Amino acid sequence: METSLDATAEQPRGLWLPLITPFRDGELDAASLRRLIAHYARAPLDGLILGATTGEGLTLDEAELERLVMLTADALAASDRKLPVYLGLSGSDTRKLVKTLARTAHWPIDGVLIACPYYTRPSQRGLVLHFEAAADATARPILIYNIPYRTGVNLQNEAMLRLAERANIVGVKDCCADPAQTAELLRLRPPGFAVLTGEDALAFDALSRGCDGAILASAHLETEAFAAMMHRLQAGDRLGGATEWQRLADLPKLLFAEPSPAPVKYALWRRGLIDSPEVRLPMTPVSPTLAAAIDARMLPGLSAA
Ligand SMILES: O=C(O)C1=N[C@H](C(=O)O)C[C@H](O)C1
Repeated sequence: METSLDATAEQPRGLWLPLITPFRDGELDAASLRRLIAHYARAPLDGLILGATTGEGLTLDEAELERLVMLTADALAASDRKLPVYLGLSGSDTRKLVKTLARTAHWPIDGVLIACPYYTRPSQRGLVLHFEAAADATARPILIYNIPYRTGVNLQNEAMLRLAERANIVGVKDCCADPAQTAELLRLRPPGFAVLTGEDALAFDALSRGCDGAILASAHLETEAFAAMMHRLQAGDRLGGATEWQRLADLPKLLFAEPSPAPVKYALWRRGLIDSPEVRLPMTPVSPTLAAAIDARMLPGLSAA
């Protein structure tokens, strides 16, 4: 088992971007990916996640995932920005996940984001054994992704805290949708176990309550403002954070009005950052109504013309 090539990301914190995967005519679009990386390498981000929900990871085969990782590593090297990169590697078959972790051990990534196994609704014990098997199969940092409304199962705090004892399980992307569960986890977690919110619409509340950071598809747009909001809250300036949030709060509503990442991709395409808003089935492009609403939010002059 190989260790990470750049171990700067032991405990992920701050604002992380779950990068979209650009497609053109059904293929991974390398030119758009390079443009995106060059753009976000200049942004106030603390890390990138490839192939997560927003990155349509479930639609990428292993060759595409590898190409995505390699192109990103090259583009980051060209930009001279050291930004930790995690890769979404989820699945509902523990054995397959373990094999994938072994096969990808030499890829230039700093950690992996692993969602709870979906659809099969295992017990808490099954979930613990699944993540323990993953932790045994890699030396890389693992960020657990707890999102019951997508996977059908909630990793409860008792199980989470047990997993937090493992040296390379470094935190959770928390989308449990239960403020009491998150508050209890923040209170009971061991030092060094990071809690990052992945709920765009609730980012202000989660960061106000003490989350260590956020992983937000919405931060593809207005990245500076999302970072400013987080930095103000982390500095104890709640009013300043609230002022930033007031300018941002409508964005997650717009970008999640239809299944993500079609709205984000549409917005990035309109901004000229990617060459096509293409998504892969079963995702579908945004409706004309939502497209017009996004234009009105992003390009007010243009849409009024
Ligand atoms: O890409 C992700 O992973 C994200 N997941 C959340 C989701 O699944 O809805 C939202 C977050 O903005 C990014």
